[in-house]
Amino acid sequence: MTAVLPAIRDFEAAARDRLDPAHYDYFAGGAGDELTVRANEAAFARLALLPRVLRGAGSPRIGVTLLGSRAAMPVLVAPTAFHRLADPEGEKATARAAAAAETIMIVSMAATVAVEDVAAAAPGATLWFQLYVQPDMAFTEALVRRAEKAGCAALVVTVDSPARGRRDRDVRNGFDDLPAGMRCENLRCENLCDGGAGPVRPIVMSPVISWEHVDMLRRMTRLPIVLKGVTHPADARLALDHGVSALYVSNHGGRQLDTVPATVDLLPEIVAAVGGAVPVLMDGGIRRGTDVIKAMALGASAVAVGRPVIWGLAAGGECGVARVLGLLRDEVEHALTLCGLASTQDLEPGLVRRC
Ligand SMILES: Cc1cc2nc3c(=O)[nH]c(=O)nc-3n(C[C@H](O)[C@H](O)[C@H](O)COP(=O)(O)O)c2cc1C
Ligand SMILES: CC(C)CC(=O)C(=O)O
Repeated sequence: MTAVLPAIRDFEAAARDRLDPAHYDYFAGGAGDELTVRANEAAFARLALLPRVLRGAGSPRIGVTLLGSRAAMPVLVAPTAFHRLADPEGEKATARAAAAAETIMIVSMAATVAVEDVAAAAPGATLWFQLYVQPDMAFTEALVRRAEKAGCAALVVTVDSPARGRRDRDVRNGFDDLPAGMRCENLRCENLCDGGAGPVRPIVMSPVISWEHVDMLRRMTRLPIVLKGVTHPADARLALDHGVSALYVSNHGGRQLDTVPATVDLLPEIVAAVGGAVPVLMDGGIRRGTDVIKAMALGASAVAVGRPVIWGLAAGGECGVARVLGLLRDEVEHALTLCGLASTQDLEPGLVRRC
């Protein structure tokens, strides 16, 4: 990958050229008519930034500390499945790039490299583990213990998936399984040592999962629990009652329930409901440093990116992910400077106007 790719959308074009079309569609697509996929990005375009001048702010500071994990930039790697479809090194390449960028990678439960191998491939990486609570709680506990043992510093529990999203592109392409030789390695029974039948457990997305399961997890582990996929302010308040350590506003990049509003539009109400009690993270549609600034001005403690990382990985492996993360870091610093601010801590809602 030698071409100069000045924007995330250039990485997407490069990734599209390289990927099997069905795999590109899996990564890019979403549920139903993909209204929410498009809404996430469109909502950022409707927000304008109103900078201040002559503030003598100096060099911008953009590092954050989240639940005890330090990141040099407020952009995390969102959990995404199946990285080996994009590059043979898969999640190992992503983790090395995240470590080099000194940011946090949230490893998907549906990773194509086992979490222990991701950790071993990227010493010094700060990893969090994403979990879909499985109705079989003994199995869920086996996953939590593995994540703890691998050194993951937080548990990101995805709660927007009581059923799998209906994704027309995947149906049209007949994409319903990984190619031969690739598996969800965290679900391999020999890795789990749980004596489960068959070589790989399926990921169950179950409508029986409830707040009771969050309570069970809370008792099961000392890791901080981040609840991912909260969009309703009433759920944000309930989450606080159930002792979560952080909220993560997400509509799963538009891949679960279509027609859910854009996440950046939901953010202010959730931030108000939380009232500063815990950090609020968000993802969905972030493609520019200015998007990061807008989300943080509206109260996000940090943001995460899903597809941009996949585009980097498909376009250029570890180096491609490093360039995507570097591009976002540079854009955040640049936008902050142009806003007349010294630190992301100084971001506030008055900087953002709806247009
Ligand atoms: C290809 C793909 C796979 C994903 N896999 C997971 C997953 O395994 N677990 C999860 O909680 N979210 C998953 N997500 C959702 C992301 O964590 C994130 O919410 C979303 O990608 C953010 O939107 P963005 O892609 O516009 O940045 C996935 C998203 C994509 C695009
Ligand atoms: C394999 C799936 C569980 C990953 C996912 O959450 C997604 O594709 O959005």
